[in-house]
Amino acid sequence: MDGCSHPLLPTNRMGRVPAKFLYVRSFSTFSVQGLLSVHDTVARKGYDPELPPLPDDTVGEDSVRIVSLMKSQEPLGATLKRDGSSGAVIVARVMKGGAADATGLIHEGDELREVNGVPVENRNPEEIPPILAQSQGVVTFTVIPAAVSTEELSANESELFVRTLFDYDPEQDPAIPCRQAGLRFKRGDILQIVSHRDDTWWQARHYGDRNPRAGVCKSERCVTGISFTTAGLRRSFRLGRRGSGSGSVEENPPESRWRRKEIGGACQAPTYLEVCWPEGVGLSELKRRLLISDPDHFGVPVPHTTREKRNREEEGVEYHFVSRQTFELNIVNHRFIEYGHHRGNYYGTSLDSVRKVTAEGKVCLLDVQPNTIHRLHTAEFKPYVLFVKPPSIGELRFSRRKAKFFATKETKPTKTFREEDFEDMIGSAEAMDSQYGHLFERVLVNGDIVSAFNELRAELRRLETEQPQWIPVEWAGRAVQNTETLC
Ligand SMILES: Nc1ncnc2c1ncn2[C@@H]1O[C@H](COP(=O)(O)OP(=O)(O)OP(=O)(O)O)[C@@H](O)[C@H]1O
Repeated sequence: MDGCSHPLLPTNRMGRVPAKFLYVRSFSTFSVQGLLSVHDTVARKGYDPELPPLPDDTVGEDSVRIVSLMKSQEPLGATLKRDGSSGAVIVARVMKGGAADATGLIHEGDELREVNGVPVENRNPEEIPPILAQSQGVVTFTVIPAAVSTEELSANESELFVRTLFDYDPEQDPAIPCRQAGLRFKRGDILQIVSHRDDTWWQARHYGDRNPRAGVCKSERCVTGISFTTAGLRRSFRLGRRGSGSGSVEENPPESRWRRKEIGGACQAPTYLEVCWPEGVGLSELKRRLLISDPDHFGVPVPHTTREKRNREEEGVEYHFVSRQTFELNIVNHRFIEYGHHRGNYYGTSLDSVRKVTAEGKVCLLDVQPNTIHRLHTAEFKPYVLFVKPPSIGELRFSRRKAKFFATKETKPTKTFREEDFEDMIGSAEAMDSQYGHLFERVLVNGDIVSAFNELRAELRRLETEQPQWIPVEWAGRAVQNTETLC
């Protein structure tokens, strides 16, 4: 097989041939005459101009299909490849919703014999677009239908929606079978997957896009499956943060926050990564502002600790104060989202503390490390994961010139930002984004605090009111089916 497939019609850059199908027609040398005349009658209805009569000297094959199409601005929407052993030119992919698909007569696996009477067997597929480019008006394809029709294969394909976790530009992807047929998207876009029979390359279109023709994009290994739902508000909300793993929490000594080894989870391809987190990027500030702006609507979970209660502290306000034995029992029973040690004491955030906030009807604001996100990534919590990122260094210098932050975890902000703090913040944010970016549904740049807060508030409002809401398929209790049937 030729490693690459090609579009039947070239792109604009190559001088795209317009081809729209005013009507289509097919016949088979062995097919029933009655059926053909019915098809022709149906196909001719409402279309203009009339196509010329079918050629008499059709290829002498057992089963040949002739498809006549009228050119227009729309590309054909199919790709071709060459069968390395037989030299045949094969239809590699028919783009769903495209013109070829609309005919219902051109299918994946069909062998292309002639274009406008010009034999194409043993030709390089790249030679076909110029033939089409020279055609005027009607284009006639002579094809040998595939032994197994793709209609049969596609019959049980279920509809699937995904939210993309990365930017994708087919022009930059050396692996894509056909760049011109690629679908460009940005992280966070909602795509409707219209064909996922191919394990590696799906066909998709942007949700809500008026153009019905699908494009080729990478398969589910690279995106997260989501389904369409009108379910209510997603009550949990999370701010991504620099962190500590399960086993080290917010009061960690600084050095352990800055250089940790993380082990990737199920959808985290990288393992044993060196990661450090943006410190002082403004998570606490944004959370504080959200809580003040609407205390009845937002809440934070109360953490557990084994340290002694201080004079002015109250049980269940700053912390739940528990014995070491109780804490360790909770660890064993997987009750913590994350927990850790600091100065001889345990600290941790429990799943129940999040449940308590949501049970009060509030949106729970959480600040966790990426490798614990999966603990909450369930139908029960429906988290929305947002990554707060620093702006450019120039903007940091300007916006943080009067700010102070915690040099250590003491009670008061103790230090003004230095140049190296900004550099660390930007470097660690970049590392975090590149290694965990696939987990973030939204990136918020915290430059000017008022603008960042307003953007955050608006995003949360949108999230609570938007219809439809998009959630992972698993949360809807619906498994993604792989419907490909190999015969
Ligand atoms: N956009 C901003 N403009 C100016 N100052 C800011 C901005 N965002 C945060 N700050 C200030 O920067 C300091 C650090 O912010 P904050 O404590 O919220 O960071 P953090 O991400 O929670 O970091 P840490 O967890 O290390 O405390 C605070 O004094 C805060 O008021």
